[in-house]
Amino acid sequence: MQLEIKELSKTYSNGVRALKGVSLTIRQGMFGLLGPNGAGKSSLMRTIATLQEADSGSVQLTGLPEGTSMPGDLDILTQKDAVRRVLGYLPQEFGVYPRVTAEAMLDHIASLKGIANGRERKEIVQGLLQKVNLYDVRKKNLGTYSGGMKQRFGIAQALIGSPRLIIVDEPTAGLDPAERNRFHNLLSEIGENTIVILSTHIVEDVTNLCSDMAIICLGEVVATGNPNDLVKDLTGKVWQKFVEKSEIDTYRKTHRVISTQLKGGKTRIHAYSEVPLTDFDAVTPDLEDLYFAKITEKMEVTTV
Ligand SMILES: Nc1ncnc2c1ncn2[C@@H]1O[C@H](COP(=O)(O)OP(=O)(O)OP(=O)(O)O)[C@@H](O)[C@H]1O
Repeated sequence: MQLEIKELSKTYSNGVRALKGVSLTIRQGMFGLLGPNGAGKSSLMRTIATLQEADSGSVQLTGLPEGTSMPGDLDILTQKDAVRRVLGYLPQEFGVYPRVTAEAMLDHIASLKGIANGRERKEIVQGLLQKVNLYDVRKKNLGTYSGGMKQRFGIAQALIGSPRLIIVDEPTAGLDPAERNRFHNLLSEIGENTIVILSTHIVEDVTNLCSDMAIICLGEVVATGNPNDLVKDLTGKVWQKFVEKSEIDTYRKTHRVISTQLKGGKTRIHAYSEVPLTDFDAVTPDLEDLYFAKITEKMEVTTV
């Protein structure tokens, strides 16, 4: 089973070109979609989730196994109802009805998803509440839940009906480290035979969870592949130096500075160069370096 996105484009009515010919192949497992604010992540996620139209391009979900509601291949852009039967979606803005309990809400969503048998529904709902660790608070109104609890509830509703394609859009923004950890563990427990797309601007989420990834910027794919392989390609090309804050602008003029970070009162800069840089130390690159190298490259090309 895989998701094949080809040359997907979208321009909003205000003229913003949110997606410019995006092509990606997404296999089973956890796929990280990284990009800065406004990159086009949500536009892509909403299109795959059948919630908005693209102007051109195609999205196919191929190789759905026997036993699913529609075995074979699905055209996401035209077979919306069939796609919704195999889809679980946790949107970026996940509103909850504040005066409804988690248990009642999940039961309601399960019946909307077509699980008509009351006993079966109860079993599914109880199982999901246990899975996301909300069983003890299942009778509390959703309005009393913390941000992390709401996100775990969001995952529970996305998992109803054993979806084959799960989309989670920036799920950990605003969560404290403990809740983020809990959320990561939950995502990593989702079955191997599912495609999970995790859209985020938090590099660490992808480092911790994803076997495949893409970086998008200004509506275009600027890198895609296995995170370790992509980072390996940067070896020997990232250089570090500690400088005074006042010197940063000067370095930006003479070097391709990809990131700056305050460390113990000094500013650490990382610069990209294919040859060693005088007075800089070599560093072992990580995913954050890759992310910033790709984003800054794209921005420079666009603004020149
Ligand atoms: N409904 C809309 N109408 C007009 N422009 C839109 C609409 N939705 C998004 N945009 C614009 O399209 C571009 C891509 O937005 P999108 O929300 O897809 O990016 P994103 O990567 O999800 O960003 P963020 O991380 O900030 O959510 C942005 O410039 C945004 O302002």
